[in-house]
Amino acid sequence: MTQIYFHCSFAIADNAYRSLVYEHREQCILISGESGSGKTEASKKVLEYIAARTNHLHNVETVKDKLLQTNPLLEAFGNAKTHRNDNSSRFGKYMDIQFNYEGAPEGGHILNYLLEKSRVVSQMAGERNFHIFYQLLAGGDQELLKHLKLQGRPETYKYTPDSASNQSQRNTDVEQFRIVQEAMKVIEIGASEQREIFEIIASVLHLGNVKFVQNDKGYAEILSHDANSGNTAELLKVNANKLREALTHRTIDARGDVVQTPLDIEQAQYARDALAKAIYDKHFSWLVSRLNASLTPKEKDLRSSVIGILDIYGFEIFPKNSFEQFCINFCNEKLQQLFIELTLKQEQEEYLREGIEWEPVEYFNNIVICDLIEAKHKGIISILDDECLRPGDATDASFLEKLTQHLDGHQHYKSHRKADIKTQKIMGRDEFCLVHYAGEVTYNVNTFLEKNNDLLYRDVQSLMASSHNTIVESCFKDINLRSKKRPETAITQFKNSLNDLIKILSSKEPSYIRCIKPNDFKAPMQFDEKLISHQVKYLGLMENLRVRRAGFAYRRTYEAFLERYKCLSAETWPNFRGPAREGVQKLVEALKFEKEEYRMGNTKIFIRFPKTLFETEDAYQLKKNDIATIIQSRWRGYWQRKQYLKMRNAAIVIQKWVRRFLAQKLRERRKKAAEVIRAFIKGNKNM
Ligand SMILES: Nc1ncnc2c1ncn2[C@@H]1O[C@H](COP(=O)(O)OP(=O)(O)OP(=O)(O)O)[C@@H](O)[C@H]1O
Repeated sequence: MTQIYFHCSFAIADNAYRSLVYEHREQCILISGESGSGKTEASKKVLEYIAARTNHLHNVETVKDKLLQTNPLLEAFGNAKTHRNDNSSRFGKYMDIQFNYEGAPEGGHILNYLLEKSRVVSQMAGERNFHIFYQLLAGGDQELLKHLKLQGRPETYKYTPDSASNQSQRNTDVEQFRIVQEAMKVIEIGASEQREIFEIIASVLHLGNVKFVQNDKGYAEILSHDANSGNTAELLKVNANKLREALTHRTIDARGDVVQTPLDIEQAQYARDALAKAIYDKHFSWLVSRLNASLTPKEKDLRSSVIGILDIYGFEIFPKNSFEQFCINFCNEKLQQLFIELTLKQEQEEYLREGIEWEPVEYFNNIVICDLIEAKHKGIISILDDECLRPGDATDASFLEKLTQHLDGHQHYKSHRKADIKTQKIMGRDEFCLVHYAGEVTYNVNTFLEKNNDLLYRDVQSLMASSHNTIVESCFKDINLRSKKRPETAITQFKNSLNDLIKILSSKEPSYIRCIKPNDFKAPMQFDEKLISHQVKYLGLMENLRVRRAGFAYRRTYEAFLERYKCLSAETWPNFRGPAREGVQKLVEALKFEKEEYRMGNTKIFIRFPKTLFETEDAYQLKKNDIATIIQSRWRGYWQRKQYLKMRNAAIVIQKWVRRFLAQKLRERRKKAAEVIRAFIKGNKNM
């Protein structure tokens, strides 16, 4: 059954590939679903399919290997064990695969989104830090570990608690570390770069163990013999005294007067954790750019085109939701809006434009929620940024107060104050609730300001820019330390990168892989109907199906359709002398399409699910049932048979069949022509 599920990914990849190569339309495949529903697995299947599909083409092995090997690398550094998924991607990924004019992959480019860097310094009980920490500790050889001054057990380090892990997990970590090293070789990350990467990972572990003591003036101090700070400095290749100084002091430049103020213990701990997060986050982005350098085609090809694959975090509702969930759910609102624009709205507008009779389908347009979050001056992001940037004592509480002042009364915003008694009972005073298109989520405002400000003290930054570890140096050297201008807040950076992503996706023809998790991760054999219905709702499946079922899966302009299929009718072959529309009319008559199976629009022909594709009624019914089988996803998801028989008319499969049917007709035609030619040659020979 798993195979059946993967057929869906293969079919979509195949469809996208054909449209790209034969119709020269750039493609994107959007994979969505909640954590643990199978997005990453599906994206790997798409890549594998493309690799297999292009097997016959020459000189593409290295590129394909590189594309495939980006996965284990990114997973090691960007994935972690969570309560929902043992291998959860903690970042968003958009990958372009570039193809040359022959349809051979020639390179790629990856964009990464919002790594959950808070995980570097703390995780929920039972969860783990990013895999690479454990993999290095378990799989690094003696010589490497000695060089990195590591002691082989995650529990030794504050940032890598490992209570839930067992021997089999350790064995997996060892094996994965080997895979990571292999992948690095394929990507052409040499021995010295590898060493620098592992020095960074080890330095973060040592940094987490740096302890502060209170000196007699009440300020934080690191004892000079503290091995952890010494190890960190040695691995990061910075001066140890300067590192201790930077973690316990802050230099303030007040109108030209440079003053150094000592930090208390809490501030010093904040500075330490902020440095650990910054090093890891920046080094992760460096890794992505390093992958991109390796994936960039050697020669610039102006005729190349791309298929993009988006594997991004799904909607998240946890018992406690914080800044990260707010960002992730905002991202999902934007993608839902794009889906509405690209699929639902455009589909209906196209029928209108083409003058096709059409009963409009109702759907909820979430633009109102996107505006609530991102509208200039009055949206939640603006209010949060204002609080972060204003002088004075801004706190999480004052941010919540402002939110309530400005947004109470909005139909998608609920404050504790204005909530009904039932909601008040489950909502804290430090929380606000958003009615997302996928459901209500209550956010706790604690740490919103800190995470959005994302402050790294200047002293620490300039020290890192002076590092002799070339990766660390390149990660920090571009930060303009002299600039008085505040860097953009975390949410604004995220909003801007999302808007860029939306622009990229809008310029391509989209396909969707919707992943549905049929059960709870901890109870794999129990089918959770409530969980499923929720996903069906938030993935927008019903709206999409309603529009698609009522509509026409296949459409082409008259000119393109006639050019491609003119050989199927004696009246249109070799050339049709009248208007293209009339030629197409002749063609559909020759193909014996029934009246309700197609419509002639102003500029295009629209085809539904023609029975004529099948020789008998039985074959037609059989194929219809086939769709239902294909749509069933995972073996543990037999529930879908019940829920999704409605999906029989899934447009993608129908579209494929229409194409296949027409291609079959073309083949028959060519066969006949070949026979005639052969007979002609034979006849001539005999003469
Ligand atoms: N088709 C499938 N059949 C059976 N199991 C599957 C299938 N797809 C995924 N899984 C299992 O579910 C786990 C989670 O899948 P995956 O990591 O792809 O989820 P995800 O949606 O990317 O999650 P996240 O958003 O947390 O990264 C996999 O490790 C695998 O064990």
